[in-house]
Amino acid sequence: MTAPVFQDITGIILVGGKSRRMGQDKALLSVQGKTLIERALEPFQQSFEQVLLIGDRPERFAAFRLPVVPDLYPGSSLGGLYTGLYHARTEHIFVTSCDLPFPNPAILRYLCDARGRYDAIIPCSSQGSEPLFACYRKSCLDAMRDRLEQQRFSISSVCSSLRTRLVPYQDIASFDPAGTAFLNLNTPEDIALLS
Ligand SMILES: Nc1nc2c(ncn2[C@@H]2O[C@H](COP(=O)(O)OP(=O)(O)OP(=O)(O)O)[C@@H](O)[C@H]2O)c(=O)[nH]1
Repeated sequence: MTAPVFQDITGIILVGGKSRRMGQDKALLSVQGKTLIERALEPFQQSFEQVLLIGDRPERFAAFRLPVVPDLYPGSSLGGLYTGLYHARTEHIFVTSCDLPFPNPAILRYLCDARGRYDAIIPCSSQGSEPLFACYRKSCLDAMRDRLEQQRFSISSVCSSLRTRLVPYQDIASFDPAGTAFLNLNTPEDIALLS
């Protein structure tokens, strides 16, 4: 196996949440023969030396032999992101939500290469900014904790107060000819559209 590309970035996969709209655990949902967690792990394990899963019920992921870390602030994806950033031993993390069926390795690498001195590097899709497929630096921690303490859970809002680079979709569109990089699955209807 070749060495991971980014030794100095930790991969963070959010596996918490309630999957209420889907009606079953999204992380373990099978899409085209592979579960969503397996789909996320593929580009992550090729890119990052350490990968952390952030969420509850670690027994769900026993087979993967990876650290599963409970939320320090339960109940929001911001809380999961904060937890991953807090526990990472590297200055940067790259986060994905586990409900992207086609996490795009070329876009992931483009965003990691762009990290420079920014606090956050967040891509845009046709739907707007995509803070759950993005790169963050430890320098975000204080602002994120403040927001969590105030029960304000918008990741985009906290990032607007930080040195955030928003990457326009046109800069990464050539990596995404099928237009599926930011597709995320929330309902059984979303799954039906894939088959
Ligand atoms: N660690 C952690 N991850 C979360 C939490 N809430 C959501 N996520 C993750 O964030 C991503 C987007 O989640 P959403 O689709 O907004 O929420 P969800 O709870 O998964 O689904 P719904 O119950 O249908 O809203 C998914 O990868 C979830 O696993 C949380 O409280 N903690």
